[in-house]
Amino acid sequence: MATTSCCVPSTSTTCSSSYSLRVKRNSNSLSFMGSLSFASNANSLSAGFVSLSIKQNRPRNNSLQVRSVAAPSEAVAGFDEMVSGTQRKYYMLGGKGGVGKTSCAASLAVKFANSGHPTLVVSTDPAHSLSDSFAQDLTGGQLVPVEGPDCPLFALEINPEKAREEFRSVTQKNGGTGIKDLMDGMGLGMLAEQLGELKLGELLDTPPPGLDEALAISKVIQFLESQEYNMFTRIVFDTAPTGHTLRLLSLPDFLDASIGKLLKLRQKITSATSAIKSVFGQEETREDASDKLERLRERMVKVRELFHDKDSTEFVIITIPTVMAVSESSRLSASLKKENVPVKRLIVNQLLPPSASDCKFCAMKRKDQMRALDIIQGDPELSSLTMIQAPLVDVEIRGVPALKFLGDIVWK
Ligand SMILES: Nc1ncnc2c1ncn2[C@@H]1O[C@H](COP(=O)(O)OP(=O)(O)OP(=O)(O)O)[C@@H](O)[C@H]1O
Repeated sequence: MATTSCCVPSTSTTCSSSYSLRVKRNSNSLSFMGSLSFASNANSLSAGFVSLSIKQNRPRNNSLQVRSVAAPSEAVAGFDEMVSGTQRKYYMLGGKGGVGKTSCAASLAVKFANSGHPTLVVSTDPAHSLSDSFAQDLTGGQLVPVEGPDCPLFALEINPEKAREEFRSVTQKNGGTGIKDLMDGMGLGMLAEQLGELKLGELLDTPPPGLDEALAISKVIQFLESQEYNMFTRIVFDTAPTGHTLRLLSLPDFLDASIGKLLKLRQKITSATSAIKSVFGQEETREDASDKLERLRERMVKVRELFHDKDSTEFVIITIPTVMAVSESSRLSASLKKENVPVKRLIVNQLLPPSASDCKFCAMKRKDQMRALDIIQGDPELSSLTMIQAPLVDVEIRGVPALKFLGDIVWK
């Protein structure tokens, strides 16, 4: 065992590090963890932190049992499966704020592009950090080519403010009050007050949390239906932190039900009054608010379908090895499962390597992290997921070479 001297270089310095390996054995697995030596220069990076576990069918009461350092149910991501096939696949990466969602999403996108997939990486997080992660300006709400990967990689930062404005323009005219205008536009003005129980006023005037995200995703779906976007075979979403995701999951159903009720009501009133209108020659021809609402509802239904499609979509949970982050991930996993959203993989990011130095702080921190890994292994929600361990590297992960480096460690 010895020390590691550097990780991701940004200059042409060549650096190397030495090798450390720990072998742990518990009731049914052997785990090897270590930092392999690597040499690097500005254009290429190789090796890094590895972990590998080999399953053994040992009896549970084996006397050789040692406290596990990290015994994931599977230590590799199964990237072969993720990359295989040319049909379009969507990967949504989500988790608690600051755990590394953007870094993992960007590194996955780079890996897909370098593996031959024209790839689109989309940020639906209101606090975008794709531009920072790629060290390129990707703002503007349009497709922007990312320079560096072998195959086309484009990024899209959806502006939630704009998406919300669009939504508001459906419901508000001339600065009026949303629900009143909307109902007037639908010929339901006099009923507006009696529809309080539908909570539509609240919904349209103060959009619920999660709506931004739903609109952003529906916008991407809308984009993807156009010719320009046909080429993409992998779409990676860098999503907003957990809270938004959870609210987003229930939102399409809520909108669908509310808008559905309103549209049904309108239909009833329209048919009751159409006879009178035709007598007086006042048949409506303009595209009214209900058409726009209907389109919004269709888009929400598509968001819901996308989230539930096991063949094309997967939600990957990112966490860090702390008790708080693990608890939140467990709740997220439970909610995703309850909503039938496919989830198979869990990334535990920012793991400290086994320390070779006598840094007390590092040793304590790593002990804490190992405790969190133990909790994951005993967690009914998380233990069944494929656990991918990603090391904490000693410099900030920024730019395509650094993302490639991270991606080659995480996505194997
Ligand atoms: N494995 C890692 N090793 C070292 N630094 C990392 C690692 N993963 C992420 N980071 C750093 O941690 C910070 C937060 O990462 P990132 O922006 O990817 O998180 P996030 O979950 O997307 O955050 P937010 O919730 O704010 O969008 C960044 O500075 C990133 O470079």
